[in-house]
Amino acid sequence: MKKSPLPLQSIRGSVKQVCGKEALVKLLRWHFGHAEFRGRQFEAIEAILSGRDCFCLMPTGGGKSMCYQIPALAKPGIVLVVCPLIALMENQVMALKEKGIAAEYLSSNQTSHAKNKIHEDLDSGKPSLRLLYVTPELIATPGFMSKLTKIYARGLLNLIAVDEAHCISTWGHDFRPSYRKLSSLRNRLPDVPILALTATAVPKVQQDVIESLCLQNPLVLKSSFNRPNIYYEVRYKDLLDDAYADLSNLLKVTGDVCAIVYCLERTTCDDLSAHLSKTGISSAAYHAGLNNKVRTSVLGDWISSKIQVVVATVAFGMGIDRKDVRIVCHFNIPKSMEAFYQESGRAGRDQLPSKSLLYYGVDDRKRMEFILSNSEKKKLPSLRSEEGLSKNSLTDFIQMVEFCEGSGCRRKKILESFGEQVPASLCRKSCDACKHPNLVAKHLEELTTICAVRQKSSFSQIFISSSSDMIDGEQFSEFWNHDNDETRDSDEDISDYDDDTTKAVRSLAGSKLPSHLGLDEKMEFLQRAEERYYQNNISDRQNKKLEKNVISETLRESSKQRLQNALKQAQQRLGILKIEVETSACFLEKECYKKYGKSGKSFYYSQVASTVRWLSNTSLSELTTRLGTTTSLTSEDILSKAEPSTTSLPLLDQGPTKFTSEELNGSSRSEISLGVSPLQSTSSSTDLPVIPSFSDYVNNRNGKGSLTNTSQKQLPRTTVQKNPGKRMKL
Ligand SMILES: Nc1ncnc2c1ncn2[C@@H]1O[C@H](COP(=O)(O)OP(=O)(O)OP(=O)(O)O)[C@@H](O)[C@H]1O
Ligand SMILES: [Mg+2]
Repeated sequence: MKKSPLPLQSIRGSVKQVCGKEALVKLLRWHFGHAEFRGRQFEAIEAILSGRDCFCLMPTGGGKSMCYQIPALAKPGIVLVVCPLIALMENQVMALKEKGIAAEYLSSNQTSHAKNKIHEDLDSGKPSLRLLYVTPELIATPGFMSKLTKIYARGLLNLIAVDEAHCISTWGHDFRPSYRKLSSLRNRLPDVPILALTATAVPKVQQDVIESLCLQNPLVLKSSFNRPNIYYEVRYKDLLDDAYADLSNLLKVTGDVCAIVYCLERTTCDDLSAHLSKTGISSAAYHAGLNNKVRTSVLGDWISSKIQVVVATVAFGMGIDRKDVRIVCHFNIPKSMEAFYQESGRAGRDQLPSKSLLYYGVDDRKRMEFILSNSEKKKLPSLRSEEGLSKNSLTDFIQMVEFCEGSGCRRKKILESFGEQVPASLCRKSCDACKHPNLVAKHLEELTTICAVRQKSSFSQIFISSSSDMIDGEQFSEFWNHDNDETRDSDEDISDYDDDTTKAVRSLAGSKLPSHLGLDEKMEFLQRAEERYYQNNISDRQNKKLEKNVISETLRESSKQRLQNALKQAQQRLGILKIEVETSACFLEKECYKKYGKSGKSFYYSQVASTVRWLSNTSLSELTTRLGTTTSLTSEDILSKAEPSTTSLPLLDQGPTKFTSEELNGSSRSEISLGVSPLQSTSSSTDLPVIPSFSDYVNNRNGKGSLTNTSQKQLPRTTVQKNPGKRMKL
């Protein structure tokens, strides 16, 4: 709806600033049609209008944009908005223009005519623009900075809003080096209030953002990350006959709803979109492999409801604002919880019930691990020198895997990953794990069985899925962090550039798989391709083959981190006051490494996973006994918290402890050896614990199974032969 500029002018007058809640609410109602400010919007707006810096952490869809759009209307002059994505700028500018608000953006994909018009307006003594959206790359250019300085000198720069501000932090999930250059804004343009906005920032990132932008005495506004109107669900690809069909059925059943489907690779976007279209669902692909014109038209068609579903890579990302997205589906596992939260947060921005659905596949997980470990290796030297200061993407990914592979409340896991402690009751059965715990447990058990079967077969030896499309490195380019964007001249921000890792992935296959090949032929082809890759790239093939299986320091670090998290949760669950989390995690990790280090990565990985599961279910006495001297539990802790059977400090320094399986889950009496104290861990003849298998764990939690050493059990061969992968429809 087009609005006449008159009411704005009459409210604003010619030079005056609008202040007072009533007048600001009038602006909100007139221009945006919202009755009241939501959450902490008004506090932010008030602070900004008084000239104060502000850090605003609101959930996805919380209404952060309003915090700078209202000030832009309340005061003469210009609000500069820094945005990481062109699609996001286009989207917002289009929406503002429709409301009759003078907004523009500057980017490389505009015509020179359009750019000149904007520059003319900026150069005029009385610019008509209220909001100017730019990329951080543009701000870094001397030409634009001198223009800004001039506008500032004329007293016309009211506010600098840094949207998606977590991109400034190396700890953030979408770090962009060009964002770091924004730190010069405070020096170059003192006195202009800065507003930092984000939906995804753990405490470390929050602090980093505040410091990097040199915010002075900012008003810090934080809201809960919880999105109560989103139902979270995970479906397991390995248990489905056909994930494409499953998704199209779901979309059909839910009616003509608006949806986004995120995929890792461009060709999956194209394929899946074609499949959905074939089944009568209006859909289109969106990724950086398409030209600007196509992308803009897809975005436009989707926003205006001409198409129902966009099947996209993460190029269709932050800040995309269509209120009535009812389903956000991740067809491949995202790289981190933050990315997942951002993307799934596109759902239900109108606060109405919506769904986040993630299709989890073991092959997808392996592929992502491969990609992330390579991206770790190729981190820019400038970042590497900060090692320990920058975040580890594998550690982040493990959280995401636990979200999928764990049986606990999904919502709680999301919130805890952002440092928010909440009871599971908060979920109100609005995730599959809370609503259908038995079903989820059953699926996880089946998944474990399938994984065990696969591990024994050669399928698990290569990370490649049978998809012919995943080999092309370009497929992944939207996925990478923008670590290299400093090297680019353009302010183009749809990431579409290659790097060493994608090259390696591409050369892994040598060429695309012919589509006519059957599964066996594809596997053979891929195996040959893998060999070729190693032959071509590695001089000492023997050594390097071993290297593939080597457990890197990075992996060990991530495992420690994972165990630390699990220990913290156990600590909370058991109500223990003191536990040396770090030392204990190191101890447990060492156990896993000692036992499985020589057998290779996947054994080691599964041992870590088992230990994590054990921690989430273990009793206080088991925990203290196993950790021995690594815990610093006081005897009071033990006496006050332990079960009746554990009335004294358990077996510290008494050599390898023997636990019966009954102690682990209260059933069979077959004796298994458990835990050593770290003092004994140097002994080479250490008996290490047998950790319950996934199915034991699940049964144990449900109180129905007994712990037999199923991790050692052979699965019936017939299952393997008949159906190595997909077993059932969910
Ligand atoms: N006070 C309000 N009352 C009702 N709706 C509002 C209000 N403020 C904003 N909205 C609407 O909420 C939706 C989300 O707003 P916005 O795009 O600003 O969210 P955001 O916090 O920036 O989310 P993201 O982190 O995903 O970018 C928009 O459709 C917007 O119109
Ligand atoms: Mg936003």
